[in-house]
Amino acid sequence: MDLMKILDGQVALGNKSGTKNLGEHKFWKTQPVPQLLNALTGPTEIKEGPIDPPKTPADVRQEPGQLPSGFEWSLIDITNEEQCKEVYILLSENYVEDDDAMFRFNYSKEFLLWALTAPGYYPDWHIGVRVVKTGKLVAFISGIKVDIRVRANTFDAAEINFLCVHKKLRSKRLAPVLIKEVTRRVNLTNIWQAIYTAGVVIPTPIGTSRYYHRNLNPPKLVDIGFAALPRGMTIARLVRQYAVSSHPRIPGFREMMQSDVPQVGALLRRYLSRFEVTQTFAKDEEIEHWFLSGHGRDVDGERKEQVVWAYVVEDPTTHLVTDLVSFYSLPSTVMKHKKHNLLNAAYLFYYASDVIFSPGGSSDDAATHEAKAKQRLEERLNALINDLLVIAQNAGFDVLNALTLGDNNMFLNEQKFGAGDGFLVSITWFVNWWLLISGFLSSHRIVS
Ligand SMILES: CCCCCCCCCCCCCC(=O)SCCNC(=O)CCNC(=O)[C@H](O)C(C)(C)COP(=O)(O)OP(=O)(O)OC[C@H]1O[C@@H](n2cnc3c(N)ncnc32)[C@H](O)[C@@H]1OP(=O)(O)O
Repeated sequence: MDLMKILDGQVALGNKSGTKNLGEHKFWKTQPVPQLLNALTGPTEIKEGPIDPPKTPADVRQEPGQLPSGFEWSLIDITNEEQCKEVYILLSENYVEDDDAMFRFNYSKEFLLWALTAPGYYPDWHIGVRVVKTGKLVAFISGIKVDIRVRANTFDAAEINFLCVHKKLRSKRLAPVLIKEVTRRVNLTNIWQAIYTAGVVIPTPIGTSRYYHRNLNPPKLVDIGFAALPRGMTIARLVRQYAVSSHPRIPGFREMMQSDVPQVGALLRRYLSRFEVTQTFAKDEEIEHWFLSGHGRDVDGERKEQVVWAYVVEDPTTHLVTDLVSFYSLPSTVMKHKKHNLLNAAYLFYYASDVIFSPGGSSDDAATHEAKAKQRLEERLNALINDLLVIAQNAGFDVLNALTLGDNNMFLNEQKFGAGDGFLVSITWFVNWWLLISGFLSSHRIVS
C-alpha cells in the first residue's frame, strides 16, 4: 500500500486533484470526522473511540434539510426501470472523470441495481435532487448498510457512494447538503458510522490505494491513450507481451453456482478474518447477492449486462470449493475519440483461497510454517489471477484493474499489472477507528 505523505499541512497523492491545503475544508472541518493530522502544527495522533457523544434517532431532525430554492428532494426507487435510467444518465454524463477528461465512469443500470440493493439496504438512502420546474434529476447520493469488522469490533455502517452533482451546478455547496441529508437518514436508523472512498483527499483518510491495470487489449489501450507505447516498442511486441492463454489452467476452475454459496461464504469469511478491516459478509444471502446476482440475461427482448463474474475451484477429488476469484464490469466512456467510445474495464473483486490454511509439516516452527503458507498463497493467487485474466479476455474486457490492497501485492507484478495514475482514498466518518476498505471508485491510466 502506498502511504500518503503528509507534509506541512499538504497531502500529496501524486495526482493533480489530490493536493489541497488541508486548512481550507469549510464543510469538513465542521463535521465529526477525525481532523487531519499535521506533524508540525496539529494533533499527531488520533485516539480510537467515539468522536461525538452517543445519540439516538430521537435526537435526529425529522425533516429533510433545506435545498436552494428551485430544487426539491426526490426519493429514487432504483428498482424502477425509469428512475434507475435517470440515475444512469446523470452519472454517465456527470460522474467521475480522470484529470485530463479522457475517461468517465459509465456504470450500467444493472450495476446500479446490484450495488444499491444489497441485502438490508434502505430504499430511502437513495436520494435524488430535482429541478422543481422540470423534474430533471440533477444530483444524487446513496448509501447501503454494511457490517464492518475492525479488528475485534463488528458494527453496522453505511457505505456511501455515487455522490454526483450535475456539472452545471458545481461549486455551489450542494454536495454538503446532500451529505448532511444522507447522514440524517442514516442516523434515523440508529447507524452512526460510514465508510466511503474518494479520488480526492478530505479529512481524514485511513488509507490510500493505488490503481494497477493489466492490459488485455494493447492496440486499443494505446489508441485511446489509456496506455503509452514505450519507446522502442511495437504494438506487435506489446501484444505478445500481454498475451494470455486461451483456457484456464487450474484443474476444477469453473463458474460459481448457486449451490456453492454456503462453501464460498465460509471460505471468504475465513480468508477475510486474516485482515484487520473487512466487510463481514455474515449472511449467505449477501454472498449470493454480491457474487451471483446481476448475471446477464435477456428480459423481454432487452439484453441485461452481466455485472459480476465469480469463479471457484472445485477440488476434482473432494469436490470441495477451495478457491474463489471474481471481478465486476465497470466500463468507462472514452471521451472525444473517433473510433472507440467505451473502455471495457473489469475490476478485481473478492478472492479467497484455503491454501493459506493448509497444515504445514509437523516439524516446522511457527515462522517456517507462516513463510511456507505465504509462499503457497502467492503461487495460488498467481494461478487464480492468471485464469481470471483468461476469463476476462475471452469475455472481451480491455483491461483488468486492481488496487494495492489485500494480498494483491503478491501477484500484481508477476501478472503484468502496470501502475496507474489513479489513487483511491478510504475514509471513515464519525468513526472510532482508522479503517481501510476497498471501494468502487477510480481514476485511471497506466503510467508505468
Ligand atoms: C453516519 C452516516 C454518515 C453518512 C455520510 C458519510 C460521508 C459521505 C461523504 C461522501 C462520500 C462520497 C463517496 C463518493 O461517491 S466519491 C465520488 C464523488 N463524485 C464525483 O467525483 C463525481 C464528479 N463530481 C461531482 O459530482 C462533484 O464535484 C461533487 C458532488 C463530488 C462535489 O460537488 P461540487 O464539486 O459541486 O462541490 P460543492 O461546492 O457542492 O461542495 C464542496 C465541498 O464538498 C467536498 N467534496 C468534494 N468532493 C467530495 C467527495 N468526493 N466526497 C466528499 N466530499 C467531497 C469538498 O471537499 C468541499 O468541502 P470542504 O473541502 O469545503 O469542506
